[in-house]
Amino acid sequence: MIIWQPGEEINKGRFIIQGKPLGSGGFGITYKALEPNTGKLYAIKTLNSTMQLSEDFAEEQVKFINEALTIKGFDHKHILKVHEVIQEGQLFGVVMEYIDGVTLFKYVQNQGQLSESEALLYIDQIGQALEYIHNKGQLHRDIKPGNILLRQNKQEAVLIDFGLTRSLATKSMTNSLTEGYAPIEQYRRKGNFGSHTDVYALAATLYYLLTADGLKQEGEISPVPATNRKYDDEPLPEPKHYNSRISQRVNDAILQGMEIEPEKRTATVLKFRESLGLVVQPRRTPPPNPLPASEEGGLKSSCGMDYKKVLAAHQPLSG
Ligand SMILES: Nc1ncnc2c1ncn2[C@@H]1O[C@H](COP(=O)(O)OP(=O)(O)OP(=O)(O)O)[C@@H](O)[C@H]1O
Repeated sequence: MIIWQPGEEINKGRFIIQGKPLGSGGFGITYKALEPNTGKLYAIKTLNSTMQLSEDFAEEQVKFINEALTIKGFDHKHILKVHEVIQEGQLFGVVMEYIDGVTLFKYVQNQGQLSESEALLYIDQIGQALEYIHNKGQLHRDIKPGNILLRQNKQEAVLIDFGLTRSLATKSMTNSLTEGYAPIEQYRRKGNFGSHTDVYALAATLYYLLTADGLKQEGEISPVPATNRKYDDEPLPEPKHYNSRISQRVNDAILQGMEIEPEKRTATVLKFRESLGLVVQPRRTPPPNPLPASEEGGLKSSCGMDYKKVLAAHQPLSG
């Protein structure tokens, strides 16, 4: 099992691990690293210790690298930049832009409910990032305040963590999800997935930014999970219930974006942004075509390996 320690040199001394990990979650662990040659800071993500010990390690690492390949082709101001993939023993690390800032989740925990104008600014930015992703034929599927970083001292939101990103063409999805933000189709084995899937999570994120935890009782999840609404008849309190300063327009747009059934929900992120009053002129030019695969930024290996071929033979790492 490989857990990098503060001061440890990675990739033949190219990077030096800085302090404790930035964070870890269900499958990944993210480190802060310095590139001494340039003085630049990076974030490097690998699979975490649980995943390294799992029988599915090789398979999971392939998925992890594929996720990196997908994001590597993205170029958007509000999407985290992925630079390259490095290998250290049997472990692969994704080298990403380091962002000095806090997640929107932590920000709201510290500040409480945001003003409507501040919340809409971030939702507009992340909405534009999502439109870009959808135009590339992908769904993010894990939009939530904890996956959005705010750059320090700048009102600039950046979407991180693409662990659940899938092609729009994929009909059946794994059921990893975040309660409160995942729409009903993500609980179903073969759900009706589309842009509306990310609309639900974006609307739920706005709900959270404007209501914070609202009147949440201990043990409850805010916003009310889609399954509780659908099967336990637990209603979603309208945002205004928790925050009377929310305008009727924004209140209604959130509820429309969080409609349980996909068919009734706001269909696209552009329509959601319009319903919030964020798009003044309807767009007349068609969205740009996705680049053919061959033109997308392919991942370059610093040691000349073919990432698509590697890994299959890898066994779980032993501790
Ligand atoms: N590029 C980055 N720059 C700065 N901090 C980051 C960066 N990426 C992640 N972080 C920090 O690390 C924390 C954990 O992020 P990470 O994506 O590793 O895990 P997660 O989303 O909690 O879990 P998982 O991806 O395993 O489901 C984030 O909440 C954020 O605070």
